[in-house]
Amino acid sequence: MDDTKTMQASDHAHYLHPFTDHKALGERGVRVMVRGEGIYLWDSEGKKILDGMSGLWCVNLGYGRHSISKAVFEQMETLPFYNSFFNTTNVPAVKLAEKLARIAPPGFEHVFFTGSGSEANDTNVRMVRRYWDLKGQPQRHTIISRFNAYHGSTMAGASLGGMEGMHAQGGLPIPGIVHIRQPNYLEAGRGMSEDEFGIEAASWLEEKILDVGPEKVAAFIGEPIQGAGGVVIPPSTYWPEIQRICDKYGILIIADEVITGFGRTGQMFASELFGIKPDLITFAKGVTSGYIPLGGVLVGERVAEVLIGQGGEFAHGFTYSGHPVACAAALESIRILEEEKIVQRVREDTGPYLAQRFATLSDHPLVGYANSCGFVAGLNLVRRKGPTIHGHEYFDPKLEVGMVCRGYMFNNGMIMRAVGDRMIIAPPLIMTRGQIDEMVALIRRCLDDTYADLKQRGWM
Ligand SMILES: Cc1ncc(COP(=O)(O)O)c(CNc2cccc(C(=O)O)c2)c1O
Repeated sequence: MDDTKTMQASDHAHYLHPFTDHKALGERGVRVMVRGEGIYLWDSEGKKILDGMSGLWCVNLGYGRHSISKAVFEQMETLPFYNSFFNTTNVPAVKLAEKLARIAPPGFEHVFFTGSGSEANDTNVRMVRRYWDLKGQPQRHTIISRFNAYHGSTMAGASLGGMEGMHAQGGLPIPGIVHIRQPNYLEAGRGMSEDEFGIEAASWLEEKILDVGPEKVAAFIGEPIQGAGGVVIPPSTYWPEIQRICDKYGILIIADEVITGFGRTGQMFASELFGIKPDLITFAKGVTSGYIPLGGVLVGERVAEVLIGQGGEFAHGFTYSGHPVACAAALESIRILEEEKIVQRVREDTGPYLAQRFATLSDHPLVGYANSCGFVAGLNLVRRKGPTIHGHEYFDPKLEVGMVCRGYMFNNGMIMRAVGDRMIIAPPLIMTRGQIDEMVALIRRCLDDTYADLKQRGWM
């Protein structure tokens, strides 16, 4: 393998990275990841790094799962590709569709496969509009989402998302997609209990429905927990109230479980945890533990029976829909999840343990708020702590303190994601209690280094 400098130069010369300022990356020099084993990564300099983000929320089973590689290799050798158009299917696709129907929440017997989460959400837009056409209500066209949501980077996925920086590039959102405020208690719950805020935040949906006109609304889409938006865990009262409002107006619910699906919250799907009865469930990432790109939509019976019963041809799909090798990887990933009882372990043992250990970081002078759900957690860096979580003093966002902290993470051999000044983790679900202790100690050390640095700069 070329040395790091050679790789960095070649990378800069040829490779445009996603969500990256290419020039700035060239000045910094890219980090070359070369190997993974369990919860650890190694870069081209031989540095060992604890992967607190499971790659990108997806390597739920950790690295080095040779049985997945073996399943992929064997499928590659047998049938590396065939399409699912023109009345054809393939064995792994059939087997995976059957498996997903079995492990999905009740009422989901059908799946539509895609190559990514973005494509799955594009599928949702076309599917819900097709559903309402077939129901004789074609004017039900509008989909309601949330600001600061993330639903992908295709035209529809980025439009469903609520990231204003993405909308500013490319004239988004596309017509028929509108947004309401997110259920972020820290940001908007001052003066209310969490339960009261959950009801208040859900009421913003009913306001928007009445503003648009109930007869024009097709669906509401939401992540049970907003991930890329900074791990926004809604109050427990939020989703049941969302469900009540959608039921009241007959609006379809899309639960985007690209991050929360396949065990991350201690349930196979977080919809079960939050009391959501969705009509469609988006999945990707953890379905193959990130080893091979695969996404899709679990289609609930309310939509399936119309799409199948009345629909004729649903004119939508992708070359790699039902890709045999990706489906083989998913089948083995789900088999491991079940055989090692990983979801149950997250629910009953390591998830509660992570919550308890992560919460101890709240005593750090830099940490104003730390919360978690299963194996996803976040903490807010504050300049000065107030008497309550709504009384903290924050840093000027222009200082990018989160990125300062993230820099110390890498130096100390740990990966956390910085969303503004909120530091988040979504580690592999296979972590042991001992590894959770190791990770929390590493995070504490990074907070100490960041604190000393900010003091030295005079920012605290
Ligand atoms: C909830 C959700 N829905 C859809 C997507 C899109 O999936 P694809 O990327 O496979 O098209 C995602 C993806 N989530 C995602 C993707 C890229 C970066 C980050 C980040 O946290 O920086 C998060 C996601 O988190």
